[in-house]
Amino acid sequence: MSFFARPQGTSAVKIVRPEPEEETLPKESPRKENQRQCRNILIYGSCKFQDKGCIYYHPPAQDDTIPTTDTTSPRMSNSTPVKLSAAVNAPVFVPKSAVAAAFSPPSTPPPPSAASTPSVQAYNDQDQEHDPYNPYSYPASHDDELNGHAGGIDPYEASPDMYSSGYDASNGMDPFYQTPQPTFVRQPLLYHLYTAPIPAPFDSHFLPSDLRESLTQRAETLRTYPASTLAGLPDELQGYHTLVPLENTSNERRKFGNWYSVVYRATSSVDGGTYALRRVENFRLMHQAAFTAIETWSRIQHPNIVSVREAFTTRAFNDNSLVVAYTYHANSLTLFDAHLSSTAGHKQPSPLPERTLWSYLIQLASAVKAVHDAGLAVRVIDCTKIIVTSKNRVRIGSCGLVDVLTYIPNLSPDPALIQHQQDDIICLGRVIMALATLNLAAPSNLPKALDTMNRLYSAELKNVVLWMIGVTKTGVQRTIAQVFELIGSRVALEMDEANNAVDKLEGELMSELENARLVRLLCKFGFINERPEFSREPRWSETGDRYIIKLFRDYVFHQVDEAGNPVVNLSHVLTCLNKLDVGTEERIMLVARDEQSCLVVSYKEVKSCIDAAFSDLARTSYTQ
Ligand SMILES: Nc1ncnc2c1ncn2[C@@H]1O[C@H](COP(=O)(O)OP(=O)(O)OP(=O)(O)O)[C@@H](O)[C@H]1O
Repeated sequence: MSFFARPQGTSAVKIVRPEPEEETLPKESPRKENQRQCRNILIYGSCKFQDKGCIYYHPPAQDDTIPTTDTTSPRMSNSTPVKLSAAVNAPVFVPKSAVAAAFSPPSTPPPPSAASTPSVQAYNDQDQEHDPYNPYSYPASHDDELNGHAGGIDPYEASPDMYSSGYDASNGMDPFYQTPQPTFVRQPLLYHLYTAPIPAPFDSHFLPSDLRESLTQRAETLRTYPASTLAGLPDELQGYHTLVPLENTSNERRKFGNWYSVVYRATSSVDGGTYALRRVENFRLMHQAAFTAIETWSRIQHPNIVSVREAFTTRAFNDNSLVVAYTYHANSLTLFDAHLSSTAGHKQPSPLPERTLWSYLIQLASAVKAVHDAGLAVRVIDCTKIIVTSKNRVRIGSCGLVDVLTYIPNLSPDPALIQHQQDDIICLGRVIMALATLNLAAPSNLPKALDTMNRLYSAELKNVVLWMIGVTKTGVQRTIAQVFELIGSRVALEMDEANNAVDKLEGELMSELENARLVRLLCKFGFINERPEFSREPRWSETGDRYIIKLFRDYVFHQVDEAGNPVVNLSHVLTCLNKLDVGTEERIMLVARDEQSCLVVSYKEVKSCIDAAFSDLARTSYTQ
């Protein structure tokens, strides 16, 4: 008969089966010759059928002391004898090493050896001899019986492969860390199939599929490396390694000014981060002072500018190369590739919504303003140098490079700065016109471009673009501040959109926060449940206050339906864990596995029980 001790100070209502008329303590009987010890005593600490017909030997309580050795106890240093309590209800814990040492393939049964401890040995012997009543085991399936596992599922049972293939016990080192990793060809992942469909009411607990897919793809890009260093690329470059070109250099190449340039993705050995390196081929730096502008650029941190990290020259490519390192934005596309190229995505480019054009214009104008305010000019506003890093988010890349390439010594401040800043505004107008007409060369055929813009977009957008490219008033100096005066009303709308986007992402973050709460709870469960040292602790026995945790775990994860089939219901798990985390007053009925007794308890009580058990564990771990 099982009892549940009420946790101290709890309001749990104990419901128990009526007591038999007279329940006496089992009497010990003398051991007959060759009589085997009852397995229930070893596993559960007691046998229900002692003195009720069980034919096996039941030792007196003081004989329950079993020696433990370093090979069976997870506490390797404390090899003190452990007393079996009266209500042990967890299987004998067999550490990996002991099982690995004692294990031999099934065809050659293991000879008794010093490696197998008395407790393990006794357990194995009895396993083969008889199948005693086990109130805590799951009913074995027919297959299990055929396979000789009539005693139910043993969570500690070691499969031969599990230990022989994954872990080399001979030297205690995992082979994963010893040998070079083999090269795997990765199959493209179907991100939308990454997890099983989520039950509809619980969608809100997870990231929306498109966002999750895009973030996962980015993470995958960041973690995918070529099997070996690509031909012609250096192994190491001023603290960067694992270079991967981001563009195809075998096709027809466009020049960056008078030079050819290539962009690589590389990993920094200094901070482990990933960076985009733009290399200008065959460039000999004549004046170290040319790097002064890079210092100024590296101080500009703006949401619409790809941050500049550093610049250096190198001969690692067997030429004189100039390299500028930028923040890497995984899976980004240039504006040209995203909207104007017909080959990307194998479809004809389609006109952009006006809202997107305004958004691009405002973001880029804001970047230009930040640069002009810092006393610099961008000088690279071009559809092939602006990258789209996430939905409708644009950043100007390759900043600072032109300043180094066109450096003229002893010319500070640059007398051409004002002109360069004027050019920035013109270039920005041209980029918007190219995007509106889906034609990079549109500004050179103005009447046709204006005609297209008239048809597709508002006069307001067209007039702003015309003003920027300087058609309205020639010879008049324009500033980026004036651009903002023109587009002020649109800036307010853009700000609203940006705030809405922040709210939406914050909402997503909240749902992830919920998930994090649940993960923390599950981690606590993992730490607490099935600890071998608890199996002999009275507090964890059927009469101990912490038995609640075991029963609650069964209630959440191990429910079965009327036919005995497992109930796998994510909604039930999420609901229970959320209520547990909050510690609601709602009461639930926890039923013992033998269905002979049950306990009505609130989530609040389960929570305090779990917290107390976890604090005990944590305290012991800190003090060690
Ligand atoms: N900071 C960055 N982070 C991630 N990817 C980048 C970054 N800068 C550039 N790229 C990517 O590198 C690739 C090459 O960039 P690049 O500016 O050379 O464009 P391009 O279209 O090849 O222009 P060009 O033909 O003039 O060289 C593009 O796919 C671009 O998205």
